[in-house]
Amino acid sequence: MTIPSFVIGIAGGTGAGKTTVARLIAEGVGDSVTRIPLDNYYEDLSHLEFEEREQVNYDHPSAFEWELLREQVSTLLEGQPIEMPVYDFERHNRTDEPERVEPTDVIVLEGIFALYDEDLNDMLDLRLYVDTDADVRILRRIKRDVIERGRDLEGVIEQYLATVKPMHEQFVEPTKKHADLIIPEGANSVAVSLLEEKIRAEIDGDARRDWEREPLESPLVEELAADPDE
Ligand SMILES: Nc1ncnc2c1ncn2[C@@H]1O[C@H](COP(=O)(O)OP(=O)(O)O)[C@@H](O)[C@H]1O
Ligand SMILES: Nc1ccn([C@@H]2O[C@H](COP(=O)(O)O)[C@@H](O)[C@H]2O)c(=O)n1
Repeated sequence: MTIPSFVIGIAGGTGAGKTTVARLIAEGVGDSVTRIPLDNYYEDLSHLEFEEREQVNYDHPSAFEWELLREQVSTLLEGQPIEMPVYDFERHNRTDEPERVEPTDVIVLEGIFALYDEDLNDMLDLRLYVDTDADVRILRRIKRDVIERGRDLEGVIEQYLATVKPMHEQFVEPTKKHADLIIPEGANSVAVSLLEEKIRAEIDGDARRDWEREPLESPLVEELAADPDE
């Protein structure tokens, strides 16, 4: 059983490069890193028709199932596996098949609202905000949504102006104040390699701390542990 020792949150606007940063870190560090995309925790909308699901405001905090996310992150932190929902952007809904996720040393929670919820913020050891200009983000998003998420140009622009931009300004951008570090433009190689270094140090440090926790038997330790008044 692995009890995660380091939990990172990566927030930022749509198209900022959060997923790319998280993916690069996971690839660089290896199997010790588990990625939890917040998108997987969009509410289950199976009760709605496709046309109704298309109209939902996916950039408001209420679009997410926070209770399930909190519960599953806590479960991982206790060293237990979870059945993580998997999101399908083309259907605007979860798939029928959740994915089993085993806890690892490092958990990376990534999404527009990764720094939004107070309880989750308390569970994070390192809070990152990827800060990329809005024009760059929308250009990246158009390309990605058309190629990977089954959208057309008109739809992406309409959604951006109606909900994505105003919700970003109202709810996402203000979470920057919770960040420990701000990463400009996303996947810049200096930031990614510094993060990899930090994560490796945390993993190694934890291994060392485990070793150091072994009971030490020396007169000095016993002396230090003794009640000073005795
Ligand atoms: N530093 C970068 N330079 C150029 N393109 C990038 C960069 N980071 C991400 N992208 C591209 O922009 C799109 C959005 O990036 P992604 O990581 O999915 O952003 P987010 O998760 O913040 O929405 C993707 O197609 C990705 O390949
Ligand atoms: N059915 C959905 C659900 C979400 N979105 C958009 O995804 C964005 C968040 O994901 P990023 O990878 O871009 O951070 C968010 O801005 C939603 O508008 C969607 O288009 N359709």
